[in-house]
Amino acid sequence: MAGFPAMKNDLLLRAARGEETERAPVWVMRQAGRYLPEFRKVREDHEFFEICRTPDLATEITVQPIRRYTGLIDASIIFSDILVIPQALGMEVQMNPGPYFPDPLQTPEDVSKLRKVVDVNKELGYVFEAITQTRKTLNGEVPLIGFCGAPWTLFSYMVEGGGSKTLQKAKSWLFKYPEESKALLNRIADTCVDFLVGQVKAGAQLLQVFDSWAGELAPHHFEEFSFPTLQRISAGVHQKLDAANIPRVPMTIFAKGANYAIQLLASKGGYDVIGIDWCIDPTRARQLAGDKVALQGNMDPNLLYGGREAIEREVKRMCEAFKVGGKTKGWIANLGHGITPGVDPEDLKWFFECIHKYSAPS
Ligand SMILES: Cc1c2[nH]c(c1CCC(=O)O)Cc1[nH]c(c(CCC(=O)O)c1C)Cc1[nH]c(c(CCC(=O)O)c1C)Cc1[nH]c(c(C)c1CCC(=O)O)C2
Repeated sequence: MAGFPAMKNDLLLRAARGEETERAPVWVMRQAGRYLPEFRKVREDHEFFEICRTPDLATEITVQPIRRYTGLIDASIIFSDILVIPQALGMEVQMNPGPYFPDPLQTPEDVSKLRKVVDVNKELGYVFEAITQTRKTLNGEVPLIGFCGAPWTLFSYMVEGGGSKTLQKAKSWLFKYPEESKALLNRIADTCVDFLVGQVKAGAQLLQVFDSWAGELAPHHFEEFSFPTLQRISAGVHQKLDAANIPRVPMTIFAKGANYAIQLLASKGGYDVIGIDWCIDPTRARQLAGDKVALQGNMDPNLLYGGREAIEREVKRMCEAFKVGGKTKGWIANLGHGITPGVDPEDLKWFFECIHKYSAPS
């Protein structure tokens, strides 16, 4: 988009379009987070959502890993949270230390407490400001990723009132009130569309949708309740960008645990990149996904606790497994889920170095 510094590194965008690259671009989910001492320092003085809502702080935290790993990391992701959408819908969300909703949705009648129409510029304009400011601060070093939570995952938090091991309440809704559940899922999806389009207008260069709880659903329930909303999001974003004459950006779907749905997502989801977790072999994921989409992933995040030797060995293996005919093509290297707070930042550096080494043509 006009007005931003020229890109010096577009590996991520080329890989997302399925192209062959000189090596795999690499970034990690939750890369701006508690494993970094510079992040913990900022957190000492500021609440989590305060950081999200303050463009200066969100920008600072977003660029921390880019500064620390200059030349090794190929993408930034805006510092925010998937739970800003429930907030925009009118729900209170606290982080203490995990997500907590003091007043969750207990029955379909409670849906009437939510905002009917969400003006994303009014409710989430702070994210757009943070994106524009970050894009300028990055100065073209790496592309900036925007994101949102998927409707099923957000619905789960809104009904459960926080994290849950069983998702008993959220699933009770699906089975007891299927029509009301679908109506709410669609409402969330419509807000996701406006939110993602706003992020592109603000400067986001790739969009990722996180369906972190997809793996909790039986495949046919994913097809019934989650998948249609994921299609609604990709189609809605494309349609609105086209209508506004704004170039499309690549879109990634990360449906954690839903490796059963790779074929469906690749053939009918409307996304350019499928994120996969570590519970599927990359070769198998390629077979299922075909050659129309790129893949992102998929190292077990706990590998980063395994020491240098294990990291090198496993990265080498992963790089080989993702190659297509001996070439690195249509692959964005990443973990299979977010990095965790206890990782030594130097071990993550080694992970990046190994990706550089082993994903280059041999
Ligand atoms: C499910 C989910 C959430 N948030 C998110 C997801 C989807 C990805 C996933 O499955 O992990 C997405 C998310 N959350 C955060 C980002 C920032 C960008 C990035 O660096 O990836 C992103 C992309 C920051 C965050 N979001 C949160 C933190 C830690 C909070 C802190 O600083 O105290 C960060 C850095 C808090 C958060 N936010 C959420 C939970 C469950 C928690 C608590 C658990 C935890 O602490 O890891 C909801």
